Amino acid sequence: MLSFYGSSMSDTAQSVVADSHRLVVKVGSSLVTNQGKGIDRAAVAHWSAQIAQLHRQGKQVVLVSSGAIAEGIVRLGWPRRPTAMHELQAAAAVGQMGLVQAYEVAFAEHGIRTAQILLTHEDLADRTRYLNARSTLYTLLNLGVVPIVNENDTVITDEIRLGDNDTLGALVTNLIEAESLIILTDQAGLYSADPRNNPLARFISHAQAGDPELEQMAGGAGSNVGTGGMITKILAAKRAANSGGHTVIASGHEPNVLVRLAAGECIGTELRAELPIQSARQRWLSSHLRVRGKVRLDAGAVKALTDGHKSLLAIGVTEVLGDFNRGDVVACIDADGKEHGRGLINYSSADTRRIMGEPSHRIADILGSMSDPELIHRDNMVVNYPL
Ligand SMILES: Nc1ncnc2c1ncn2[C@@H]1O[C@H](COP(=O)(O)OP(=O)(O)O)[C@@H](O)[C@H]1O
Ligand SMILES: N[C@@H](CCC(=O)OP(=O)(O)O)C(=O)O
Repeated sequence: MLSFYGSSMSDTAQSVVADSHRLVVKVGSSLVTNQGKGIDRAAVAHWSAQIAQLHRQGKQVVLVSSGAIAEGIVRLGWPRRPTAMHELQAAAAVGQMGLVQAYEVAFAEHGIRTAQILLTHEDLADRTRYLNARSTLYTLLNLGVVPIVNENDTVITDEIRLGDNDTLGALVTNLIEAESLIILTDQAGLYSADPRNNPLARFISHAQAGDPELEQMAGGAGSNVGTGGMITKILAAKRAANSGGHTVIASGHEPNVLVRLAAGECIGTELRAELPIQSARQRWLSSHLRVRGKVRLDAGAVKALTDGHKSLLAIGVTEVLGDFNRGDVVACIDADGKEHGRGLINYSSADTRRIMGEPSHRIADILGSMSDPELIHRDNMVVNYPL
């Protein structure tokens, strides 16, 4: 249920951020670099002062900051954003120096140390690296440090990049089980259409994260500085809700926005988490934005997975797509190619091709031995999660 600005709900409700102890704050490229002109040091100082105030209230904050590429372009004196990946990566490497330096200086004013964390999709997809990233972040937070997170743009390729930091902010929210994700951008929040080209767009003050109506509202990115636009913020809210995280989308130009939100004031668009919360293992599986292969299921197997909460058996598989090994994450698709879930598969693609369509008791005869009766065990699978 959407609530437009000025409704009674926005007048009486208290911001979800008030009850949050652990927060992820994400700031977008346009905001950090003053629409691509170079790091906005006054804005960085303002956010740092607010985060310092939250620290004094006993809250823990992780800052996900974009802006490396935009700042690198300025530092390198390039007239426009390049399109070649290697040039974007070079710009990110140069600009990231400026970003972390600006945050370090700004937080030092308040006696707070910062730490640089550069993550890739692979770091979150690999179970050991995922757990390591989580334990490092917890350690830093307990030490009173503000981790400054960005995607490790210099080592990623097009196929594996997260691409926008809204998604990264949500994944970090899941990783550390933050209660709130605050996405600061150059708009006051979410409108019913892109306010830059639709003057009739209405402001949305409250909605439920994951409400499909929201996805219709997002236009493209507002400038050539930011990448995601609103759709990535809406999907990030849906993803953050997987671990119970509420999302607020608000303007980074709003005076004292973080402190006021933490004091309970409703500012921007609040997207509340009301989805069932996933287990830690399911969240890790959902954070795999890429899969190694796919298995196509017949209608009965799709129903068993989605309605029956059952494991996937070889008998329900009609086709195997791609090459994968035992233990890889594969997607489960239906006859039309729609994905219904994904999980850790117990057999390689070659073995799966040999046993598909067969009952489990035949596996040992066909392969010579049977490691597991299920192709994907229920505990290693996540079904109907946000894509
Ligand atoms: N429904 C919408 N409501 C608000 N902004 C929208 C909407 N659809 C598209 N946008 C655009 O999304 C832009 C913010 O996304 P983006 O430029 O990626 O910023 P950031 O760098 O902060 O992530 C806004 O400037 C706006 O033009
Ligand atoms: N990792 C990239 C950020 C990607 C990006 O542009 O994100 P955003 O501005 O948040 O839409 C950078 O630091 O330039």
